[in-house]
Amino acid sequence: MRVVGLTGGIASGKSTVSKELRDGSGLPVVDADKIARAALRKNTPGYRRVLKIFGKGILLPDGNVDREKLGNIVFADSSQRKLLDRALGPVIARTMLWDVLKHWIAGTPVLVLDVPLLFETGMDRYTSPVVVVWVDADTEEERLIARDGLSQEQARNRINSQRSLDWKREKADVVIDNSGSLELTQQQIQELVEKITTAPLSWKEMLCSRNFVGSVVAVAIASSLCWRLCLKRDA
Ligand SMILES: CC(C)(COP(=O)(O)OP(=O)(O)OC[C@H]1O[C@@H](n2cnc3c(N)ncnc32)[C@H](O)[C@@H]1O)[C@@H](O)C(=O)NCCC(=O)NCCS
Ligand SMILES: Nc1ncnc2c1ncn2[C@@H]1O[C@H](COP(=O)(O)OP(=O)(O)OP(=O)(O)O)[C@@H](O)[C@H]1O
Repeated sequence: MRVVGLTGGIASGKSTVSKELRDGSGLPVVDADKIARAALRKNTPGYRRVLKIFGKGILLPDGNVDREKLGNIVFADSSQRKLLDRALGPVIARTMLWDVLKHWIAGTPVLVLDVPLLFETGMDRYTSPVVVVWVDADTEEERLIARDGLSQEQARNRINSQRSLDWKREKADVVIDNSGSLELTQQQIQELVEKITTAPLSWKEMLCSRNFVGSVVAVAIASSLCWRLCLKRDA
């Protein structure tokens, strides 16, 4: 299975690109933001861990987490953000790993992991190619403010809580420049789809392929059975 890493900055257009990959090209996508949202749902283990750290002050009257309030706390103070990351990170990682495994067992040929913190968590080591959705800094700030109705300070806090987009761009295998129109982005997505669905598998991808691992396991089981039979016959 080819596992493609999709990342970028906050509001750089990851969801726009991953929606197109999923709905337009039929590629399965594991969405880390969606998993993170589920991990914070009321009365889940993640919710309880977060509540223990931040207290009931982050709750809405109905008992759900006030995401805006929690966001304002963690994006303004990196030590608070690290506490949140430590509480939710393992839950998110476990669910993602399980989702990837399910796709591997089902024989999915190409899987996209949409992970905002792909580099920050070191997950980029397990994905190839790594695709960075890039926009220039002014456009990123403008789109974030327009989408979420944030002040400039709130937007800057959120942007600064991640590695810079230019840093991520340097580390990318493929860059999608989303600073222009959606049509221009669309063309780049088509090129990406062509690349990830037709390029030959690397030796690492082959070693991790379901057929290869299946064959190794089958050979191991068969040899162990033969070995036991031989031992029994000799005894
Ligand atoms: C702080 C929370 C409650 C704010 O919720 P809100 O609805 O305002 O934002 P949303 O979840 O849609 O995230 C928007 C974007 O913020 C950025 N972001 C989210 N969490 C983090 C973080 N811990 N560090 C840096 N950037 C982050 C990502 O680019 C993400 O795409 C929420 O982001 C959260 O629970 N974050 C911790 C979980 C996490 O690490 N998510 C990222 C998955 S890799
Ligand atoms: N090429 C584009 N032209 C104009 N607007 C765009 C373009 N691409 C994305 N947008 C808009 O910019 C905003 C951010 O895009 P999107 O939600 O896809 O970013 P994201 O990287 O997934 O954000 P987050 O990190 O918060 O999850 C959205 O309102 C989206 O509609």
